[in-house]
Parts: sequence; C-alpha cells; structure tokens
Amino acid sequence: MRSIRPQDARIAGVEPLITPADLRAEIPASAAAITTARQAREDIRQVLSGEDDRLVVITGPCSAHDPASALDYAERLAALAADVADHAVVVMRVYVEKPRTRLGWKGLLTDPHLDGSDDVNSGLRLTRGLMTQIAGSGLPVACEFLDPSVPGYLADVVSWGCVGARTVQSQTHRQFASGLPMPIGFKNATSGDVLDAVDAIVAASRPHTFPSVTDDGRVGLVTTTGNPDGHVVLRGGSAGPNYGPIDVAKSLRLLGQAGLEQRLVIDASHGNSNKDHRRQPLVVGDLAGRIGRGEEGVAGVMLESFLVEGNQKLVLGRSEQLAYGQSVTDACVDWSGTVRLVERLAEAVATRRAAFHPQAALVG
Ligand SMILES: O=C[C@H](O)[C@H](O)COP(=O)(O)O
Ligand SMILES: C=C(OP(=O)(O)O)C(=O)O
Repeated sequence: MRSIRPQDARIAGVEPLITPADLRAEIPASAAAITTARQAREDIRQVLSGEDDRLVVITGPCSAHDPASALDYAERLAALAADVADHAVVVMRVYVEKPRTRLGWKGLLTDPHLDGSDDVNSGLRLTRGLMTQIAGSGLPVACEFLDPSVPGYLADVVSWGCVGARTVQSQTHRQFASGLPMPIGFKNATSGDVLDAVDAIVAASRPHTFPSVTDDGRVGLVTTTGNPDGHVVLRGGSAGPNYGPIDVAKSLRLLGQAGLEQRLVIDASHGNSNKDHRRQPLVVGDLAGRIGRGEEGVAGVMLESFLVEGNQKLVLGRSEQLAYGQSVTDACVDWSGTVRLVERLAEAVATRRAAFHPQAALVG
C-alpha cells in the first residue's frame, strides 16, 4: 500500500490548473474590453468621489449560471445603459463565485457543468470568455472576488469588484483587494455590522506583502500599493435592512470618523429585501425619492436582476431541466422590472440635478 504523507491525510487529489498567463493568452481581452474596463473604473471612481453626479447602478443575476442567458441579459442591458448614460454608470453583475452560508452550488467558475464535477479549468475558460465578451461589447463587468487565486485570471476585464458579507473580515481578502486595479465594494457583514466594511476599506487602502500565486502559476511574495477606491456596500443583515436614512447617516458617520469619503453603495437585494425580490422595487423607490430630494451619500445602487423573475432550484446534474434566464441562487427581479428600476434611478438623478444643479441639468 502506498504511504500517504502526513500532511496529505485529507487530500483526495491534486490536478493541474491553467495559469493566469496561459488563460489570458488563450482568451485574450480585446482592446475594446480593456478600454471598457478602464473607462468604467474611472467613471465609478469619479462617482464615488462626487466629481460625477451620476449614480453607479450594478445590476445582473445573483449568479451567471449559463453564458447564453447572461449574454442575452448583457445585450439588453447595454442598450439600457446607453439610454441612461447621462444619469447612471451601469455595470453588469457577472457573479461566478458564490459564497455559501453552508453548502450549495459555488458558481460557474467552480462548477461550470452544474453537476458537482467542479471542473474549474473549464469554469475559468467559460468565465473569462463571458467576461471578455461582455466588456468587449462596451458593457462594464462587476463580480465578487472570493478565492484569492482568481483575480489574476479576470481582473483585467473587471470594472468593479466586491468583497462580500461573508469575507469582509478576512485579512486575506483585504490584502488582495489592496492590489486590485478596480474600485472595490466591501459589504457590511451578514450580522449587519458596517464597521467591518470600514475596517476593510482602511486595511485595503494600505500596501501589503503576502504570499500569493503568480501569473505563471508559481508562488510568490506579492507587495501591493494599496487600493484607494474601497467603499461600503450596505446590504442589510440579520438585524434587518440598513438602506434607510438613519442607517445611511450612521454609516456615513463611521466613514467620516475613519477619514474616508462619505459616500457608499446600497444593495437593494439580500438583507435589504429579506431575499424577497418583490421588495427590491420598494427599496429602489425609497432611495430614488431620497436621491431626488437631495439626500447625500448614496453613490450607487445594486440590483439582483435577470430575464425571468424569482429563482428556481438547481438539481446538480439536471441542468437541462432549468428554465431559461431564471436565477439558480437568490431570487431576482425580471427584465421589465429592471428597466423600470434603472429608469427610476436615472430620473432621480435628473430630478436632483434640476433642483440642485440646474446648469448641469440643461447640459445633461
Ligand atoms: O448572493 C447570493 C447568496 O445570498 C449567497 O451566495 C449566500 O447564499 P446561501 O445563503 O443560499 O448559501
Ligand atoms: C453574495 C452576495 O452578497 P452578500 O455578500 O451581500 O451576501 C452577492 O452579492 O451575490
């Protein structure tokens, strides 16, 4: 019998993984994709700093489980984004890594065949193909970065990144965020604690040195310069929603006390809608009214949206039974609802501009 090394007692197997450099060579980003990613990062930065009075709107499925429906959504969203471009910087959620509360399908990148086979090499190819195509069409891409070795495969085409509620306290995530080239939203913790996100922004804004995987798939000691574009994403939590004016003011105060820009993004889904997609329009309606009346501090809004409303249960290995364009993770608003919500947010910016910056409203 082959002897097992003591450190491998619970390792069932190790397979080769494509390197970031090889994946980029295999699926290169077009010049258009790189330009889209860069331009949108800059637009988002300017909205976050208040130099640009538009709203960032991050919308798309809870998880992109099927490239065809994600591309269908992207094509519709690109047209909507162009319609509202004077008032909103629209970015598509192309979420391929799903953090689970306990267990569940972990996203297209990990399990692209939706059958539990966890063919990560194919997942990376599918994901990069999808993201390069969407960014190449002119629509900026957003995603959550979950596994610390993944950003190297995708970061060149991503305009907005997120560290989620389940990892916001993680030093590992704060460290890699400090070296990413795009603005990073840090969600409040699932408990509702916003200080965790503020701590993460401060930590990620500084340089760090840490072991990591290099572009050619080796290990290396990476030193970052710090990411100055971290910001809070309020997503509600176990204590309830936190999109209301009192919670927002409290969070802005925390940011001010830490010497940070007092502007943030609000996620209309998750704990802010108690994971009930039918509540997202209520959240957006409330925010739009407040933005139109000149409430300060809200720089962006996130929606969970897909082609068909609600969600459906994924049975691993039975993906042929899935309805087209409906979420297999959290419930989403449907496409027509999405159009209404994005337009409502754009109108709120127009109302605010007309009331508080009438000269800009004439130009816009
Ligand atoms: O956004 C998606 C989910 O809320 C997150 O991945 C957690 O999902 P779960 O609680 O169903 O595991
Ligand atoms: C997992 C997500 O969010 P959160 O970290 O807020 O639960 C998400 O946005 O897909």
